[in-house]
Amino acid sequence: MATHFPGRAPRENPQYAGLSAVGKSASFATGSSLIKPNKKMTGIFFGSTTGTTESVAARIAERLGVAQADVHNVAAASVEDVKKYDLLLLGSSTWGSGELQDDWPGFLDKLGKEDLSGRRVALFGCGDAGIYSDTFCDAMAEIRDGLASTGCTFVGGFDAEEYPGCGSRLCQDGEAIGWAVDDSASDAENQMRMELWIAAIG
Ligand SMILES: Cc1cc2nc3c(=O)[nH]c(=O)nc-3n(C[C@H](O)[C@H](O)[C@H](O)COP(=O)(O)O)c2cc1C
Repeated sequence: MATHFPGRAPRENPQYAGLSAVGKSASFATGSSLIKPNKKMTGIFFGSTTGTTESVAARIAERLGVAQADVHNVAAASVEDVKKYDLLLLGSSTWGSGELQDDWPGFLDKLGKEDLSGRRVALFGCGDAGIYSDTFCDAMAEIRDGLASTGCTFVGGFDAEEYPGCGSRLCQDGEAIGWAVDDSASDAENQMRMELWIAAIG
């Protein structure tokens, strides 16, 4: 199984799929409704220690019209829960020095062994770029790397310039790999980045 990171259309970056990317998969060939989030098939999975990422997950659910029953704390979720969704929105805060939130490693170990072919994965996370600039939201990269063998397709990458001075694993090859909510940014800035992320998911 190969994990797909088709590129943003304008640059044809092989690592990330964008809204209108001309990918190798027929489902991504156009900007049709095929790639729009379907709330019936969208699952949100988060890990949160002090509640920030949990709040963000609820905010995403409200914005996208995802039912509460489809919002899962990985501390209590099983990989079986994942299988009913076509679009997975996976979120973790970053702790220690660039590490996954505590509830994620066990879940990710199991999820990383699953066949997620045909499923799209978009990443979000919480961190603090002001204090932890070198490891800002690195947990998102941990999740992405942990799913490298699952055959999933990552979506939701957008221009790293939206994160000025970004020097962590969040930003690679000019792309932010998902929506990183920054404790040190303004609400307006975080909100604007959320909209860019949602637009990139398609
Ligand atoms: C001890 C400690 C270590 C942290 N390490 C990082 C880090 O390496 N990178 C980062 O972006 N944020 C780091 N943070 C910030 C948290 O990720 C941030 O406060 C986040 O909003 C917590 O979300 P949660 O309540 O959902 O767990 C750290 C915070 C603390 C207290």
